[in-house]
Amino acid sequence: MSDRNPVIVVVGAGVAGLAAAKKLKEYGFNDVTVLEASEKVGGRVATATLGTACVDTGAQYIHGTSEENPVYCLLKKSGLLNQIPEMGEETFYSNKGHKVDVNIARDAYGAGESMIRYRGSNTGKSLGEHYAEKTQGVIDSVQDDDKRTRMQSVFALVGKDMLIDIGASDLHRISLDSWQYYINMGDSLNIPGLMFQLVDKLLEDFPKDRLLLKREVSKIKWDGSFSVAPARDEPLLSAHTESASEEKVCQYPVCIVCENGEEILADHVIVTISLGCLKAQASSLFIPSLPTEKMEVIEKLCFGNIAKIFLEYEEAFWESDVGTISLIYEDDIPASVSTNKMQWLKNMQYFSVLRPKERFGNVLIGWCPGDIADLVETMTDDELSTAITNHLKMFLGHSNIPQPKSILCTKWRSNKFVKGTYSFLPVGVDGNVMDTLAQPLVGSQHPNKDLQVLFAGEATMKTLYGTVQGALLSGHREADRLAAHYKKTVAPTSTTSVEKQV
Ligand SMILES: Cc1cc2nc3c(=O)[nH]c(=O)nc-3n(C[C@H](O)[C@H](O)[C@H](O)COP(=O)(O)OP(=O)(O)OC[C@H]3O[C@@H](n4cnc5c(N)ncnc54)[C@H](O)[C@@H]3O)c2cc1C
Repeated sequence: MSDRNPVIVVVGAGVAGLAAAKKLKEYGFNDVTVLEASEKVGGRVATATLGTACVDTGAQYIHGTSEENPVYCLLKKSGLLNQIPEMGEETFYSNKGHKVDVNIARDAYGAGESMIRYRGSNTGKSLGEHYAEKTQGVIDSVQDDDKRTRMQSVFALVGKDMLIDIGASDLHRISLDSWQYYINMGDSLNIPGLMFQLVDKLLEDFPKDRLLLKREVSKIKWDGSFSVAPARDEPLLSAHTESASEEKVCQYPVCIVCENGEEILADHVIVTISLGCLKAQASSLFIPSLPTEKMEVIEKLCFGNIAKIFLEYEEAFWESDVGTISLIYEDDIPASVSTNKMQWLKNMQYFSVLRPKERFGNVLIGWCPGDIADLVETMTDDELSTAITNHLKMFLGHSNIPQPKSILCTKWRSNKFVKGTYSFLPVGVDGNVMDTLAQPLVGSQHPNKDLQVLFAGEATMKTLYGTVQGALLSGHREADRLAAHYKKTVAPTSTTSVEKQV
């Protein structure tokens, strides 16, 4: 270990990258630079303007309203959660064009949820297989034909909603083991329009000149010996200075090359790019290549997609107390919950109302999972608008539902710097592989061998993948790892009890 200040570069200014950078500063590391490919910070915590409102195109639920959840704590502490609007009432409609009794639907929905939210371990089995068996047991015990049909169709709806939670296209492709290591941090809280405040909080006190936007990293050369003149106040360094005198030359084991040609030398780089980007780029991004076992994990893990389609109306056609509109197909069965691109609208079964109206206007969000999300990303606003309007007319049973005045469909799969929404475990893959993804790389050449390349991001957290808090805690984990390496003893302010477990 050299005695100069370590130079640390963080790749990606999503929640993981910003949390790592903030915590490194708290530990007293003063040479930390964040490189972000896009022109905005936040990554998958993102907003867009719809009408006069600012809506969340990425995360909008806090998954866990307990003190264990650092995202909840941070937002609560800053007073942002004091005025969360009521969720509103659930409503259910059938494809026969009538409203379904909410108590009956809710009871069946609750029963379905308790069967699908399995938290044991069984790597060989799929969630679909498990859910089909469990629901069949319940359905078989029901004598009344109508009741049986109703239960089946609601159980199928639960399965489809689960596909949105996971971002997948087929329950039979998802590992039943998915939540074996998961930390349950409590109920979810919908915080429309507020999640981006987390990004602002993470950026507080971080020097603006150390956050470089539009810096797409194209190569990470590690296990090398790259040199540059040491005296500098500038955040970033340029290329090699072979002519510099011997005693002034510092050697760095890592060289990060940006698409614009800039080269940045570092002792450590924390890579936080999404699993989707790793899948597309890992084989060319790292020189030397990543170890085979890490490449295998990147290949094995799945990176799903969801689409959020924001529909803004002149007037609401739903009652003012409505929070969600769920659409039930009476012929649906839970045994084969999967999507079918040819019938993509069949997977537009869940709409939520953006509340409160005073803040967002009359806006519905239509949600769809997996390959249907991939498909709708390619459709025009007019195509979506017409198809969804006809769909809603059929279920709600009234022909005067208007076309939305504006529409906004998220495009996470086509986003070059994300390539999907979140990770999930396919059948046969154990969550422990995420630990392999999180393993730092150790070099062999340079005296600073250890921790040359570190990895953070939601996909590296078997206990919380797919969540904002997972991303945040993965960033903290890597900052802690470097702090331990340099024997930094100052206790950071942001440690929570869960961090000690991850
Ligand atoms: C539609 C949607 C809804 C979601 N809903 C929820 C929710 O309600 N609750 C919840 O807890 N979680 C939710 N999530 C998941 C949550 O948003 C993510 O788990 C989390 O934000 C991931 O953060 P990250 O830092 O790991 O990755 P990212 O946010 O992907 O950050 C990685 C950053 O790296 C940058 N980057 C990529 N390539 C390069 C490169 N070559 N060079 C430099 N920079 C690069 C990217 O631009 C990005 O800013 C949702 C996600 C999506 C997309």
